[in-house]
Amino acid sequence: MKKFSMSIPASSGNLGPGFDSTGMALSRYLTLHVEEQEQWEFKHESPFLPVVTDYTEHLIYQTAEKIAGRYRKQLRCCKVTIESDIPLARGLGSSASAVLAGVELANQLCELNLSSEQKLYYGTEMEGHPDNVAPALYGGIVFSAVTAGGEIEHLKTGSRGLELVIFIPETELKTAQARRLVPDTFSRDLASSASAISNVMVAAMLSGDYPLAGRMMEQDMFHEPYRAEVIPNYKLIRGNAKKKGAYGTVISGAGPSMISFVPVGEGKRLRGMMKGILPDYEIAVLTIDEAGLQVEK
Ligand SMILES: Nc1ncnc2c1ncn2[C@@H]1O[C@H](COP(=O)(O)OP(=O)(O)OP(=O)(O)O)[C@@H](O)[C@H]1O
Ligand SMILES: N[C@@H](CCO)C(=O)O
Repeated sequence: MKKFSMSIPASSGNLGPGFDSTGMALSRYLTLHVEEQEQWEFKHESPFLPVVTDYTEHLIYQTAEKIAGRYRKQLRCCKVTIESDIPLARGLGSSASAVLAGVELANQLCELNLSSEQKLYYGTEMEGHPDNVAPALYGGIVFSAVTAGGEIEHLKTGSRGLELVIFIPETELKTAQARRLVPDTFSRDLASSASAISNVMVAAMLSGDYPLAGRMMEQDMFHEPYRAEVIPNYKLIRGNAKKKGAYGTVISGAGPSMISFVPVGEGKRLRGMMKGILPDYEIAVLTIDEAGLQVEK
């Protein structure tokens, strides 16, 4: 009888101009305890989980079923007990964590022996882009690109001295809805300026020049200008965080949360100063998760 647990971190996609490509793993987790039994059962033990009445409609089950089907295998029935402190549809990669949980569930139950690259590929296929799946899988900050041939190239880097402050509003914003606000095409001039900003942001992140990285994050031209109007308190949060010493503040993933990058040890101070301005927000001080997806047998 199989019995195992797994944990998958939250993640913040884009980091401004790294649209659909760059993301970091965060110190909040989706945790599954899995035990074989005679029928399927999903037990949710936290308020941060969706109401799902039929297990066949559960994103984790649907993903696992799809992966098993690729290998012409049948999933064994299980009881899956789930805990999570990742809020849904807030731009913290809840769906990417759930999709990876489904991939890993199939991997364990069907003994597929999937490589990390295969997990990244399947997770990206389900999510549509790798910016959340890659850091949730590998931990750290991950830059990834889907090539014209459909392969995924990626590079993981560590955090070295960064702390994150996340401003989480009460309202949800579904990624699918936020993606409809971004134009389908960009002119050559706009695309070259936007990717120049992204290049400098990435170079600055890799060399640990966080003041420059923060300035470039706030100059994004790929998605932030089109989404800003639906993000509550966008200018207020960015402006105040800057005045209070943040390197940079951007929309986390597709929003509506925003994320500030601050030096290690400065997060609590920024949270304290912003709490009075944003009384209805949850303001969380998080670190970068370096481990990614973990399985324990
Ligand atoms: N643990 C989970 N179990 C089942 N379904 C989940 C789970 N987590 C997320 N989902 C599904 O994913 C939806 C949220 O996905 P969505 O892509 O809109 O936002 P997000 O992943 O939280 O944010 P972003 O992609 O901007 O980082 C939820 O409404 C729910 O349907
Ligand atoms: N890169 C994605 C992140 C959310 O899944 C977006 O901005 O739509």
